[in-house]
Amino acid sequence: MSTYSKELEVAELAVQRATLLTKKVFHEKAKGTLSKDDKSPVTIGDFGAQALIIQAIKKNFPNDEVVGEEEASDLRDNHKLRDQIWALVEGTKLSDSGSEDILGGPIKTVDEMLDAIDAGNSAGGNKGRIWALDPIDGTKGFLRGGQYAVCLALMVDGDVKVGVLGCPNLPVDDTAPLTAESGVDQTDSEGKGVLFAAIAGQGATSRPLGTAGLEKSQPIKMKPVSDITQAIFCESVEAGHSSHGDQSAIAQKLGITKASVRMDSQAKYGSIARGAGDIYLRLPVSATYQEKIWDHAAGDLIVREAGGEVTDSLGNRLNFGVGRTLAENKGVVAAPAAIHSTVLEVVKEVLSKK
Ligand SMILES: Nc1ncnc2c1ncn2[C@@H]1O[C@H](COP(=O)(O)O)[C@@H](O)[C@H]1OP(=O)(O)O
Ligand SMILES: [Mg+2]
Ligand SMILES: [Mg+2]
Ligand SMILES: [Mg+2]
Repeated sequence: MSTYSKELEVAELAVQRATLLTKKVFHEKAKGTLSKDDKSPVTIGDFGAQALIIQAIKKNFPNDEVVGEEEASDLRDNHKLRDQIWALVEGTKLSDSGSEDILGGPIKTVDEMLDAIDAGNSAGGNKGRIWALDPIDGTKGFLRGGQYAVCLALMVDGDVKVGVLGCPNLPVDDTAPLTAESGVDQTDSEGKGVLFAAIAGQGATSRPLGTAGLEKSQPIKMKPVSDITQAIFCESVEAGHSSHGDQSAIAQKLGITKASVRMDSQAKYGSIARGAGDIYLRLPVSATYQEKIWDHAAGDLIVREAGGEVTDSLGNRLNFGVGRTLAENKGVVAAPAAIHSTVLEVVKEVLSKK
């Protein structure tokens, strides 16, 4: 077996299983939404997906740590919500029993489920094996009927070695270009659902999300951009998550005339990695917000392995080894390696004028 192939297999299957759970919630009217201390939403889908994925990691790699976005304290005294999540977790299995066996068996009790959620409490850092998990990235998109992603990455001594993104509402077809509609009013209908993956040094791939381990992965590559003015650039839907104004000024200076494609979640990283889009810009709106490692770890590796470069707005690589946040970085600039320096120059120019 090549390096990290076992980790990739477990990560892909765990993400695929978790998306079965999130898809059920996506189609429910009532998603069991709570507002967290920072006012951001969390649903029964986020909690359930975190439980299923951490269970699979701990069964296969008991000594590994996990930096997971969610924690179970709100559920320990809200039994109604806890039981709704348990019903989902208990009822979610991959249809292929061999794949289910690889994940190491079901969660047996409610307490085991709560403990699995809370096992995502690692402080992170640059020593040893630590997984970064976002059980639903783009929860606002998930609630709005946009894009969302189930995101998992393994870091070893602070370096991302394995990354997986499950995107239920993106097209399976790698060649389908992004359009203005790609990020809005989306669902997981026929032809949708893609799993992106990468191992450091071994390239990036995609495969249909619905088929567990049964379908072979295809290599993906970023699209060569010969004329930057024709590039498709992506950004967040939420104006509070990145500066639409700065991003539009940068696009304008690059001569890009097409409107940005706005979509939630790390679906943006997956989309540019397979050449459906070209550039992802995420410039800070707030001087104090620190990006979370689970919002970028998998996407950073997948884009770099597909021939891209990912830096912050100063040109530094994202540093995943300093804790639960990207405390040393500001903003994200992701583009094909051949044009990244051109994009970065304009980013610096626009930001320096502020
Ligand atoms: N002020 C902020 N700046 C940048 N990102 C943010 C901010 N607040 C929340 N986020 C995070 O951005 C991610 C979504 O990004 P996008 O807009 O590209 O879909 C979410 O994980 C969200 O965190 P949270 O999960 O706490 O809502
Ligand atoms: Mg997120
Ligand atoms: Mg999340
Ligand atoms: Mg969240």
